[in-house]
Amino acid sequence: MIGILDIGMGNLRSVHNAVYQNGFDPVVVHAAAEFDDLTHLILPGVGNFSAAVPEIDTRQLRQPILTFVASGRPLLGTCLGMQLLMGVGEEDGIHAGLGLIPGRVTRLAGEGLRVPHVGWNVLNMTRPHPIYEGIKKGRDFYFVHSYAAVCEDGNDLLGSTEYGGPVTAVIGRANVVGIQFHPEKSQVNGLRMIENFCNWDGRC
Ligand SMILES: NC(=O)CC[C@H](N)C(=O)O
Repeated sequence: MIGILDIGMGNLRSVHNAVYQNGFDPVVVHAAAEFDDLTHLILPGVGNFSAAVPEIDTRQLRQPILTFVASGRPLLGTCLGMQLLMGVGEEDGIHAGLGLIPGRVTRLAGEGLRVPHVGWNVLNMTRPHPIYEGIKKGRDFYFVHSYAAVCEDGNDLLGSTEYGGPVTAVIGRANVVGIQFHPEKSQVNGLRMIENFCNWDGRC
């Protein structure tokens, strides 16, 4: 069963619809007790990293998420949810992410660069991954963000886009994968990535 984690800041409805459109019957989960029957967990997110971290901790979800990942079941983070997979976020202060993928989430910067990065942009798939199965090359994905992940280990960087230089778009380590863009807003390719995740056994 596919779980979509409610941390009080997610685009739950649109992510739920994207999973449902792929023929799955997802459940929105709110607490660790609901994780037992899940085969996959999606951590969606729209909002501020500094506001999301206290939500995770107040809801006592930090350790259950780590335990879920340790069980080998696949975890997908989307947009803010992807950023929360990292070690540290710098949005409105320094905050501890889940630390599933070492690195920091830092503000987009560049001479004359408009921030936030909003709109359709390319995805350069820099390393193979099951989530890319059947993805049509040359199509864009929809981004809305002011911060981006910087992975400590280059092996965790799976894809990037171009915005004042290369910007992290897809990250992954073992059974954890994160995508900076909004798959539910990225049309055919976004839906296909959601489908690929829901069919993934967590092994690369
Ligand atoms: N759309 C979002 O949730 C953006 C996430 C984060 N606040 C950023 O600006 O990068």
